[in-house]
Amino acid sequence: MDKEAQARIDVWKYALGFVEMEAVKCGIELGLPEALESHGKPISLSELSSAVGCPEISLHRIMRFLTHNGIFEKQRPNPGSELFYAQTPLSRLLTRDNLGTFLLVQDGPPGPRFSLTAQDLKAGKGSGVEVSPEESKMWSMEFKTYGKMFQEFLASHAKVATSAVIENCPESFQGIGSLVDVGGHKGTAIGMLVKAFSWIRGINFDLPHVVSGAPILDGVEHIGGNMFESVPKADAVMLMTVSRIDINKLFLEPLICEKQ
Ligand SMILES: C[S@@+](CC[C@H](N)C(=O)[O-])C[C@H]1O[C@@H](n2cnc3c(N)ncnc32)[C@H](O)[C@@H]1O
Repeated sequence: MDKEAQARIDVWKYALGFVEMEAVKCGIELGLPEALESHGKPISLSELSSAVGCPEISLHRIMRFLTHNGIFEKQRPNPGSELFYAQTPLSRLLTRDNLGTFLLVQDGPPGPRFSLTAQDLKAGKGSGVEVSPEESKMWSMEFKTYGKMFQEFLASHAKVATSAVIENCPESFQGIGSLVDVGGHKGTAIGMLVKAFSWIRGINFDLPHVVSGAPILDGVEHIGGNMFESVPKADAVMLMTVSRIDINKLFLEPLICEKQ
């Protein structure tokens, strides 16, 4: 791989390397390694949910991430049968009486933080449906300094990522008459796509207060709404780097290809 390509991979690691650590710490806080250990054999999602007191919908999401990253292992006794989770040498190191607490203390003393915790998961958050107060604050830009920096990040990320898509996958846009970018922010990505593939009618869909401040873009209609309720109809839908902020650090779903 050439150095440029490697650099593009590495930069994601430096930006998002904390995600894996946050997820692992959350798993330790929940007591997942202990639950699997005391069960003594691979455990189903419902059994694990009762063991750690966390709703299945939230637990499934963190287990998907942790198995994808090799912390736990997925097992199916027969093809098509129920999924079970099993310990790995790594998860055995993560019980609190082994190295689990060593990882937890690296965070320093507790204080207000912008991350998902075991407490959040136990309260059923992380389902991808509810909007937390932290998220509302974040998107409504009450966090002024952070908000400004985040806006800059979104604009630059959209440019970099969309340029790569235009350059490397132009064939994907053949035959698409209309395209909606769900969570498209101010429309940077869809604006660039419509400019590159002029036969496409673009829709930028985002929260109402976000699109209300979006610039006018040729060939792009801005529509405000909530993606959990409905999204505008189009020939194709795209989502780029969209996840709820409180699960952003943990799940980053667009980046994860689940191992089957
Ligand atoms: C991380 S940004 C990604 C922006 C852009 N897609 C990109 O990749 O640069 C996530 C976007 O999703 C939007 N968003 C969050 N919750 C949403 C919801 N429920 N419905 C529609 N858009 C939402 C946010 O306002 C924000 O613009």
